Amino acid sequence: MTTPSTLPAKPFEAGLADVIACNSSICLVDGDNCRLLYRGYDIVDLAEHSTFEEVAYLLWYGRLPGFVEFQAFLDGFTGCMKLPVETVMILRMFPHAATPMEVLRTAVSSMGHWDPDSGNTRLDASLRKAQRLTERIPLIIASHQRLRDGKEPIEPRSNYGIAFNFLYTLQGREPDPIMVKAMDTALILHADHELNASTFAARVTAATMTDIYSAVTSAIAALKGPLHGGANAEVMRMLEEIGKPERAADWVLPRLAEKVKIPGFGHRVYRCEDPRATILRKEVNKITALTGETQLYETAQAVEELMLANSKVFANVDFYSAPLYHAMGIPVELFTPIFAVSRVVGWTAHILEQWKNNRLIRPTAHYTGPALTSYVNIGSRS
Ligand SMILES: CC(=O)SCCNC(=O)CCNC(=O)[C@H](O)C(C)(C)COP(=O)(O)OP(=O)(O)OC[C@H]1O[C@@H](n2cnc3c(N)ncnc32)[C@H](O)[C@@H]1OP(=O)(O)O
Ligand SMILES: O=C([O-])CC(=O)C(=O)O
Repeated sequence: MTTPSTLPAKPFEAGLADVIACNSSICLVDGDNCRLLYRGYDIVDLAEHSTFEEVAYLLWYGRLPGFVEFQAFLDGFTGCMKLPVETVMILRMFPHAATPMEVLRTAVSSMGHWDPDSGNTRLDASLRKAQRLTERIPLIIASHQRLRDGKEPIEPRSNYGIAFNFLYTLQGREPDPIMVKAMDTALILHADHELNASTFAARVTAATMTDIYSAVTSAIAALKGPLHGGANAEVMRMLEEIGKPERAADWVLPRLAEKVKIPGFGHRVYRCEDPRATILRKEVNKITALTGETQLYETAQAVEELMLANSKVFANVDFYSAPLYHAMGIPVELFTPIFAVSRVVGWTAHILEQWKNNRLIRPTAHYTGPALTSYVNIGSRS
């Protein structure tokens, strides 16, 4: 009989770094050249010329739409944004202490019960579910926040996109078009990122041939952690604690010396600045020029200068999304949920791709436990 000690040690990479786990035609993260492509299109071009809805089409269908088909797509997508009444009832039941990310995870999971395509696993039904998830996640976040603040949820406006309606249903007033454009840009930039932790969680879950709501719930749970999507909230807490640029060195340098990870910096794939951070920095600059509140942005710049001078790690997408959302008047607990507003498009594109050519995802572990051991009855144990 083979005992564990005789098993050959297999080489393994902690955190599966550089392990290729699937083929994918959705997104290319070019970590050496600081470039991110969705279906071959550079995010720099998409952020400047496209919209979040068009990017959703691109990721789901693999190509940009023609004018007429895009209008038809929008009619069935953001043209009918609405939360099921059951979801609003559930949102009213959460304790005040439930965080928006926890609420989102539970609400998304529960929404599967009322999906009109529930149980239908055909591709057209899965695409409709992906659209419903995408149009409803922002409404869940905004409605829950309003309920938490003692206000009633408000209906989205038809013929407006997700960026507009997220801000409108959250803040209860028509948002400034410059804010809408900045939010739309942030949503474009967060839409997909190859096999990041939450997308991998979605693909592993989907590969068991469970339903799309279960796979997206897994993804939300993975996104929540501070090493992944939760980092944008940690960045905000750090910037608030630092308070002003002159205090950045006292905060950052001792932590760097102790090898503490600074939120919003470092990346598994990029060896240079995350191209999304480059664009988001410009957006923060624009919005703070509009609001006149520049202290937090200046503090962020001071932190970044210190990191560039004293470490080899660069800002990632979470570093400038935090001051951006703050400048829009959004509470910090919604920063990670906003990531999900966008990333649900990538998650669902990956789930559909997984199902096209599915095989159960089941790697192996290198066993490091005891060798075969005889069971001893409890009375005879020393
Ligand atoms: C949307 C996203 O998920 S983007 C990432 C969001 N997460 C964060 O911003 C949290 C802070 N960052 C981190 O914790 C990490 O950089 C991660 C989790 C993103 C990547 O982790 P890994 O790829 O495992 O990198 P790892 O931890 O091996 O770090 C490599 C080196 O960079 C250093 N480093 C990495 N990130 C940081 C950081 N944020 N601050 C300071 N040093 C860092 C490490 O200390 C290590 O240095 P060493 O080689 O001298 O020991
Ligand atoms: O790719 C990653 O590991 C994390 C990331 O930047 C993302 O999910 O956007």
